[in-house]
Amino acid sequence: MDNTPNWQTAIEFEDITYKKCDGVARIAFNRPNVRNAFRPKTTAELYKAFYDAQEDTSIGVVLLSGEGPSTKDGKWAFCSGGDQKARGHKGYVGEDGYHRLNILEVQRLIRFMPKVVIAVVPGWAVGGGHSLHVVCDMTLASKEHAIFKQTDADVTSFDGGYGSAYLAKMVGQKKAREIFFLGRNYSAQEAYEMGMVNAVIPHDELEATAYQWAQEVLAKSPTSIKMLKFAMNLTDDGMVGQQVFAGEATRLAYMTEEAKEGRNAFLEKRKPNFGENKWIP
Ligand SMILES: CC(C)(COP(=O)(O)OP(=O)(O)OC[C@H]1O[C@@H](n2cnc3c(N)ncnc32)[C@H](O)[C@@H]1OP(=O)(O)O)[C@@H](O)C(=O)NCCC(=O)NCCSC(=O)c1cc(O)c2ccccc2c1O
Repeated sequence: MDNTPNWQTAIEFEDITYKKCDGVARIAFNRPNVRNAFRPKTTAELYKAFYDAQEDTSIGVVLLSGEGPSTKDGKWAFCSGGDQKARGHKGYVGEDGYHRLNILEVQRLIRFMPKVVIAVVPGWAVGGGHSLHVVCDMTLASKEHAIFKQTDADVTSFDGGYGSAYLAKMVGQKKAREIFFLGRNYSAQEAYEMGMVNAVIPHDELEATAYQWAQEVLAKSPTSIKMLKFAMNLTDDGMVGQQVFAGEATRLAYMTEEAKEGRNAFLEKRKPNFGENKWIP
C-alpha cells in the first residue's frame, strides 16, 4: 500500500510551512538560508499553527521539522534558535518594535497540548532550536545531517527551563552540563546514545519514517495517549502539570452519569441522587 502522505497546506505563512494529512499536522521552519533561525514573526506563526493543530479534533500528531536544504550551501537545519539579527537589548524585536522571548510560549504549547509532537531533525538543531527538540515528545534524526549543539553560552542566553533542566532529566546531569558548558557538536548517533533521540534514520527516509511513527500513534486510544503524556509531564511540571492532568481527569468525570446527575439536579433545583453503588472501591 502506498503510504505517501498527500499533504495539504492548512494555512499559508511566510516563515513556516503548515500542512495536514490524515490525522497528522506538519509544521516546518522555512528559513533554510539562516539555518531556520526564528524571529518574532516565526514564533508568532508557529504559535498559530500549533494552536490550530491543537484545536483540530482530526489531528493527533504534529511533526515539527525544518525545510531545506539551504539554497546557499546545500546544508540542512531543523532550527538554529533565535535569529541573532533580530535580537535587541531586551529580547527579539518584531515588526511592531516590541522585544519578546515568545519561543517559550511555543514550548509551553508543545508541552501542554493533548497530542503527540515529534521533532523531525534533518540537520542542525542549535541553541533555542535544540531546546525545541528537547521539549517535543519524541525526536527522529537524520543519520547523515543532524547535528545537535547548544550555543546558548556563546551568545549570553540561557534556556533555564525545558532546554536545560528537562534535558538533564533526559540525558543525565553530567551530560547535560557538558552539552551546555562546552557547546560541542553531537551526531544523531551520539544524541541517540545519550537518550535524547528516539531513532537515527537515513536522511532519505526521515520524512516517511516520521509519518509512519505518527500513523502508529494514531492507531492508539486518543484518551490513553493524552493521559499518558500528561502523566509523564506531571512530575516535572509541578502544579501546572497537576492542573493539566487534573483538567483531563475532570473532563473524564464530566462524561459520567454521576456528573450528569449533579448538573441536572442543580438546574432542576433538587437534591442530587447519585445512586446506590456510588462508592466504588
Ligand atoms: C547553526 C550553526 C552552528 C551552523 O553553522 P554553519 O557553519 O553550518 O553555518 P553558518 O554559521 O555559516 O550559517 C549560515 C547562515 O545562517 C546564518 N545563521 C545561522 N544561525 C543563525 C541565527 N541563530 N541567527 C541569525 N543568523 C543565523 C549565518 O549568519 C549565515 O548567514 P550568512 O548570511 O553569513 O550566509 C551556526 O550558524 C550557529 O552557531 N548559529 C547561531 C546559533 C545560536 O547561537 N543561536 C542562538 C542561541 S540563543 C536562542 O536560540 C534562544 C532564543 C530564545 O528566544 C530564548 C528565549 C528564552 C530563553 C532562551 C532563549 C534562547 O537561548
